[in-house]
Amino acid sequence: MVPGELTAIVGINGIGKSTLLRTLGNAQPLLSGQLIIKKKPLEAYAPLELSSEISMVLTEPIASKNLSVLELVALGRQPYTNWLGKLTDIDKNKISEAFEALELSDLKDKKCFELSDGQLQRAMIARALAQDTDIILLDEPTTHLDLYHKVQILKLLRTIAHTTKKTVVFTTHEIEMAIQLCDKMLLLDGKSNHFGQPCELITQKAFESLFPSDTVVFDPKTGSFRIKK
Ligand SMILES: Nc1ncnc2c1ncn2[C@@H]1O[C@H](COP(=O)(O)OP(=O)(O)OP(=O)(O)O)[C@@H](O)[C@H]1O
Repeated sequence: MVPGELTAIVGINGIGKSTLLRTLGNAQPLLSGQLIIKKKPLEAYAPLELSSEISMVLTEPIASKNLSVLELVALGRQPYTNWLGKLTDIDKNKISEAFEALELSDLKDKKCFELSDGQLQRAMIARALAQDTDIILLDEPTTHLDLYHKVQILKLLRTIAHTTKKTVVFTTHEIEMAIQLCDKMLLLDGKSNHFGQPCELITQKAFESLFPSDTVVFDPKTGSFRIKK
């Protein structure tokens, strides 16, 4: 996973996608092995240092939906503000850049409980963007969204990765969309765990082993799955 790329982690339910993502972001302890972030072991980072390197958008509901969208996005600047939480001009610039990138300006003063699922997801991503970390991790950012809004979120993530040169990694069940929109994919199957560009993975027949072949089969020509009847 490198700067400027959008990477999807996919695999069947329970294979460990969220566990891997949350471990990468230090939201849960390592089960085994070692994690190196920017040539430095994860455990060598102080919490504040890590929060200026990695931002996360998790599936847990936010603590207070009573916050306005502006207040939620401003929380992204917490690692940088002093103990009074006063926002500097740099903080304000980062917040307004995030609002622009996620097309949220019209919703600035709305309360989070007033937002649709898609709007709230965009606000959560804006908070992560305002945090201005080199790495952004998102756990199932398109869950509960309709097809149009799933595509909208994934396209936004792709634009963020490409234009800001951040490393953007997310877990998803939207494999066909990820094939079309991601630069790289990690296919967790508990054995080979293929990683690479979607077209390379198609050539390697990596998608064929993601699901039991008596139920769904992968069509490499269309990059989609077909139900076996
Ligand atoms: N490397 C691992 N070693 C041992 N247990 C693991 C490992 N990775 C995940 N698990 C365990 O497997 C279970 C499912 O993991 P997780 O929720 O990460 O899967 P998932 O792929 O995100 O599933 P879903 O698609 O249903 O959300 C959890 O109880 C987790 O603790």
